[in-house]
Amino acid sequence: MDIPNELPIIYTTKVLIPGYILKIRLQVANYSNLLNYLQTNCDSKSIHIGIIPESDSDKAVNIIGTVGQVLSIIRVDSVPEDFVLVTEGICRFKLDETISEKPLQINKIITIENFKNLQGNEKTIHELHAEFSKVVNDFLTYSEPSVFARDTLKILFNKTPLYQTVDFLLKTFIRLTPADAYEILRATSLNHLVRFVINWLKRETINEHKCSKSEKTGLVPVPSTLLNSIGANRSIFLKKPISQELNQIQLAIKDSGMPTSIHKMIMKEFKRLCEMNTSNPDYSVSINYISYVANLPWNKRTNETLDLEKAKNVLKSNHYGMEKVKNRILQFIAVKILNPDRRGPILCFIGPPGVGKTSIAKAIATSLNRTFKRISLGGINSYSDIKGHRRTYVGAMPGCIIQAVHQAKTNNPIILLDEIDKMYKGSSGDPAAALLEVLDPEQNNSFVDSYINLPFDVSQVMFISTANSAANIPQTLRDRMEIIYLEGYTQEEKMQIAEIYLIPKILKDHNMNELQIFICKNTIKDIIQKYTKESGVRELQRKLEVICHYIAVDIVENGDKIIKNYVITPELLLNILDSELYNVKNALVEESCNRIGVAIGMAWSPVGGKVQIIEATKLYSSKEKNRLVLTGLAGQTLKESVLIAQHWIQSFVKKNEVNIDNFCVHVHLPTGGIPKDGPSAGITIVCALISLFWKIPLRPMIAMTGEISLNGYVLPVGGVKEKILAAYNSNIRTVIIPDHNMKDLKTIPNNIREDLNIIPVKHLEEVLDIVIPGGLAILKNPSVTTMEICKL
Ligand SMILES: Nc1ncnc2c1ncn2[C@@H]1O[C@H](COP(=O)(O)OP(=O)(O)OP(=O)(O)O)[C@@H](O)[C@H]1O
Repeated sequence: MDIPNELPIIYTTKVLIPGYILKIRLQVANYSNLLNYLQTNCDSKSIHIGIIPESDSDKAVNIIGTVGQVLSIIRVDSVPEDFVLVTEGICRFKLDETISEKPLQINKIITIENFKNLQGNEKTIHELHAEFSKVVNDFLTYSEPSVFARDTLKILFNKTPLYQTVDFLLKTFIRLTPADAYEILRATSLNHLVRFVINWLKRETINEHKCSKSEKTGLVPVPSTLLNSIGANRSIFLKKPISQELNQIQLAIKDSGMPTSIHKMIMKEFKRLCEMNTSNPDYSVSINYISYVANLPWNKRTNETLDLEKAKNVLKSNHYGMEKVKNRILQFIAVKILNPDRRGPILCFIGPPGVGKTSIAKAIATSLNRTFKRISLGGINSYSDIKGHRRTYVGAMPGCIIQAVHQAKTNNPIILLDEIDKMYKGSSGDPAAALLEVLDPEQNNSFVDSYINLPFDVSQVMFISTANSAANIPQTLRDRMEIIYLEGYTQEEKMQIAEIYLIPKILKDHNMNELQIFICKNTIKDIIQKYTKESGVRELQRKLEVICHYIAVDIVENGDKIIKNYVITPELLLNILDSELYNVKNALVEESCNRIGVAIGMAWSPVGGKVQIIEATKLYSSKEKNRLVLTGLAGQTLKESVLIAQHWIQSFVKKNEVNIDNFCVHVHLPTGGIPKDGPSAGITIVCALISLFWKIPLRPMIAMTGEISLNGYVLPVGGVKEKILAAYNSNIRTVIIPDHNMKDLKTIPNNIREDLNIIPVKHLEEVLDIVIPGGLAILKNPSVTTMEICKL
């Protein structure tokens, strides 16, 4: 390369040495002349400048610098304006006489031998070579290079001049500080250079520096032609040996069966990991990530059993009733047999607690021979709980979907999204929005969890969700699922479940048998009626377990002496469970009978049906005309129902001339500690208010439910089965329901239906005709006195 013997000179804090690249940042204002020079010469093949360490600027003689070839000039958009010179060190020079000081310092230079040509005393070089090999060996042992790197170094030692080995080590391993770079620049013999490298290696073997070369000196080695000439890749020399841990991960990646495109990305990450220092904080993040991804079941699946008979038996042996769910699963299996590629439905079981939503999902997994994982969504309030956190966050984790698949170890498990109605939107995103992506059959074959950050196919997973109430599931999510409602059980059904399923299961769990303990039918009936108040059977199961715990103590204490047969009678039950919790007769219902302003309603809540009394009183007040007070933790819809009832009565009154003005009306819903809402109390509120204003107690023991319109029409309501069962269990035998709800009676067992007088109604006047003694005619004829009415 032709190097001019006159060069513009600059002084820099960083030291450039031949074979390295250095970026020098300069201010346009101070170096405008240099910039002009570079711009005017930019057409020439190569531009050279002399770069001298700033510490030498005061020196008069023996100033050594480096000829830098300008590779590029970059303008930096900053204030004050800067530019960056990217220069490559070509050779060293000695500064000679000054040609000009201004506008730009130009000096004559004398190039001096390159390091390659440095000579040294033969004898000393020989000794140094021996020492050098030893120190290099120590250093390599310490930094544990790969076998390949060690072998290549051996070749270098044997076949190349000492300078090239030194050069290679300098550029590959040695992290130069500015002082080191200055020392190398001024090296006058090969001995000097080798001595420097030996000292550095000794120092490094004891104490490894943490900072990188470029951070300390700004120097980046120029890719070595030496290495290219022997066809080796320099990065190989930086490789650490693969530890056992990394080896295992590599094997896991190989065995994971991940798609080729993903395999490529993970291998890239793995290579980066292999080159990382174990003390680097990113090391553990990266190792966790790669092993997590490698252990995902990319192509591991269980062989699904599509056998209708087996499925029927499994479902029957685990659960009583639940015909809707069982039939749906059998249909699913039949369709799969005909077309194995068809995607299955996303089922959503909605019903009160303890009716078997979770356990039937488990039984479905057994019948299909799929693994089962349950995700509890109750309380989840952020997007990242479902979709994971980005790996850049401290403590980042995958979302619950990928975690469940990871734990299932198969890519076709049944994942139960339990309590999907209990998620809520928090400040960090809406989890329902994330679930949409998971449940969308169009998207879920490439579901991207933020932590994994790779597409994973969850389309083979069968998702089943459960909820207590459909109202709390976002509409968009509801659209993606096939909803199956599970109703509460009647007393007879609970008896069957207890005898056939719960008791054998509990006895087995306690290592007891049916010969040891016999629980009488009446005892089970008493538990259901007097110790539990639920739509499902969870509490019943718990009470049966308490019986086993009680007997267990006796067996352990006396088992060796006598073998007893325990018969659990209702009397013994009193000893075991203490006094009854609930009265079979609902006292509140009985007390409400024959009272003015009181009506019996039927309510539904996510935990089942119940009888809801509604009370109304009025206070004369000339000031507070038509004021309405509502208590009992009523929700907005219930408040509106009361207003509708009041206004309908006002229009009804106009026709029937009863004074309802000048009163403050107070409507109360007892058990005031429990929040209540919904429109279905409409007809009950009207009946209570009519009873109040006409001063007529309603016919006793009639429960009712139905929404009302402003014109007095009775509209359909939900949860009819639960409501009717609750009324039945409170000894009520006459119930009024909207005519539109008659279709819902199919689900009520025949024996209960036959025992009940279920009256369908279309209009409020029909309701009043039933509940008012004497019928609607009495209301329309105010001349009949209350006393007379009560006699009717
Ligand atoms: N029809 C049934 N036949 C047999 N056992 C039943 C039936 N229904 C419920 N069970 C039993 O009742 C217990 C509670 O059921 P499970 O936990 O599945 O209720 P759940 O509907 O999921 O309740 P939650 O809404 O509180 O999660 C289980 O032990 C289950 O086996």
